[in-house]
Amino acid sequence: MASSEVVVYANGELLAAAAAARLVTRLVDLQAAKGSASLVLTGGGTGIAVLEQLRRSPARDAVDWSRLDLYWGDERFVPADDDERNEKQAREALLDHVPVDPKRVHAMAASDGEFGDDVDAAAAAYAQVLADNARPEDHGDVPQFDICLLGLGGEGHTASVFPESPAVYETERSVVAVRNCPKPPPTRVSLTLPAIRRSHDVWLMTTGEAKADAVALALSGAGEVQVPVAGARGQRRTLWLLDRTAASKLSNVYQPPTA
Ligand SMILES: O=C1O[C@H](COP(=O)(O)O)[C@@H](O)[C@H](O)[C@H]1O
Repeated sequence: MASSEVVVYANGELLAAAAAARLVTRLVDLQAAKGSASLVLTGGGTGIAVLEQLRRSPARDAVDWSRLDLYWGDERFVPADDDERNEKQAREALLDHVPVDPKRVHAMAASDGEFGDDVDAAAAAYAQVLADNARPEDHGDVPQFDICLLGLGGEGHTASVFPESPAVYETERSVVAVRNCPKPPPTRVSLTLPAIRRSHDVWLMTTGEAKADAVALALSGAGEVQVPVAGARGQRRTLWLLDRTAASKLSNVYQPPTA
């Protein structure tokens, strides 16, 4: 498992633009090397800002969107047209504006979808989607995602794995139903930490003073039960992309000049 690298940006807007540029470069390189790529999307303010920056970038056309498998790290279990839904936000920010292959956009079920309000069935169905898309070279029933984008909460959650919650103790399943989340909406579907750790690259992206304690704890060896984001690591690379305020409680990191 890779040790963590940290890059600090002067502000959130720069972070989002730079992460979008980094994504284009990495996806193009992956597609050139092996023909296609896989990307796990995140909800949250920073994750969606990155997708918006990607939409605005002329370089986005360098990506072959038709040869990209898209997954989600977590989803709020609400109706499909609810503004809280991570999929809806990602579609509005980017996916409705680029020629993705609908068969390769693997969204989690909504609460008015085929499983109705049965969040356990929705989670089990997404685990099956992952298993169906795993190739022999993945050596398991979860794809080895090329890049997994994640955000984090001030209390240390990532995806919808919250501190001390049942999800953080999960070691077998790749996807779980999550209930009683401290952050609304309360019912969600989430990849588990073991599924996230199947990723080659994990990019943790966040901004703001409210995230500074969680960032500092995760990077100083906190346990994943108390600080789940500490358990989000990539096989090849774990990259933290932070703005100055989110990085304000870290020592020994390069601080960029004020923009
Ligand atoms: O609810 C969620 O929150 C986190 C962080 O979101 P932020 O707006 O505080 O940056 C996000 O990573 C997760 O995907 C989302 O469902």
